[in-house]
Amino acid sequence: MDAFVYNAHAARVVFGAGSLQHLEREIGLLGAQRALVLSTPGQRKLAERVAALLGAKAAGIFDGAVMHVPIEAARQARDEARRLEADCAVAIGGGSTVGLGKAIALESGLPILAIPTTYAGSEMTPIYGITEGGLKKTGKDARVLPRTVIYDPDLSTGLPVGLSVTSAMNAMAHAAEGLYAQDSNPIMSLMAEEGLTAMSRALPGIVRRSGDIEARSQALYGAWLCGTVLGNVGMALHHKLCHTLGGSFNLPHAECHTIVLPHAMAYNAPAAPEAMARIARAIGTQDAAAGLYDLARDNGAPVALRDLGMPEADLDRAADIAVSNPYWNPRPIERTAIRALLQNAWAGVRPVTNVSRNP
Ligand SMILES: NC(=O)C1=CN([C@@H]2O[C@H](COP(=O)(O)OP(=O)(O)OC[C@H]3O[C@@H](n4cnc5c(N)ncnc54)[C@H](OP(=O)(O)O)[C@@H]3O)[C@@H](O)[C@H]2O)C=CC1
Ligand SMILES: O=C(O)/C=C\C(=O)CC(=O)O
Repeated sequence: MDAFVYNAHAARVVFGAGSLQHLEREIGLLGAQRALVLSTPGQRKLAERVAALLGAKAAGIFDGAVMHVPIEAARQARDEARRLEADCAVAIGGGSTVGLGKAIALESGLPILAIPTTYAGSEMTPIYGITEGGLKKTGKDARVLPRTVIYDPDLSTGLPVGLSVTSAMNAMAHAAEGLYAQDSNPIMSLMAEEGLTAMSRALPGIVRRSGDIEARSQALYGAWLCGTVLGNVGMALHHKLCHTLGGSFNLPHAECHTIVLPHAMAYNAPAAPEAMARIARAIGTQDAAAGLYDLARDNGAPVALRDLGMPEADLDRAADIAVSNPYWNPRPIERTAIRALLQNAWAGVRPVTNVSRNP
């Protein structure tokens, strides 16, 4: 076994259908008296439900969370937290809302209690992202890691099926890249495999019936594991490509992850055969790249960047950006091969590698 460093991030997890009922207890355990509840405008009703559960411990609601945390939204939320003398932020929603909580915590150190309703996994990471002047900057800071996470599958039954599938693929991307991370360790690899399995099993159930609580529970469990992997080990080419497509071409986050993941795996397969075998085993397929593509397609997700409205003419510029300041990657980053990868992802070609055969 190779030597490794394992650095556990402490977060309290309360998991299970109906676990939102424990919110008041959990706020009490954080020692908070005045919680600012955060949401997007679309999830305002959920935020009101949370505030009602908190009663006198709800200082107010800020429903201005926006994808990729624009600095203006972060400033407004920070001002509101100060004005209301909040001593805690409760973020209910997806990665955008948790990200807003992180922007507050980064400045003030306020503890975050996160109640995720998508599978993006931000609640399990010390990673923050803030967008200013059209550029998204990310960083790591222990202050932004939520102290408590309530995973209540009842709250994700309203997540539209299409978004559920792409959000799950976003989570699976964290686990897949975690399996070949430079700083991987056996514990994170176990979590990654288990997260991939949970997600691949959950998706058909959610697609069959959005309100299937067992499938929703499996998916949230998968999101927890995959998010933990993201928070603990480094990401590589796939995340760089998605940050390029989202940041510079304004393509939607989870859909980008869904479309690019099989192609990034095909690119890295020759350099990371063991990781590919583990991915293939976890999702019950013979070939990691093709299996991830099939999982997305068979559950109704988009598989071509052109279907997101990306012009083919932008592929050259995307390749240029993706190869500049690359993240560490198991296979060297070659511009010609990255351009070909993007072409395949744009057209929606099904990748087959034949190097990740599941033994
Ligand atoms: N820092 C980190 O570690 C990570 C950060 N991220 C960041 O998080 C963002 C992506 O997260 P993601 O969760 O995909 O995006 P959002 O939080 O924007 O949510 C995606 C979509 O899901 C909808 N939604 C969320 N909850 C519900 C619900 N209960 N019922 C119905 N619809 C719901 C939202 O609708 P509505 O808009 O109406 O709320 C929105 O349309 C990106 O900015 C990404 O960079 C992602 C992963 C990790
Ligand atoms: O961009 C961020 O906010 C930080 C990380 C991620 O978004 C991870 C991802 O690409 O899903």
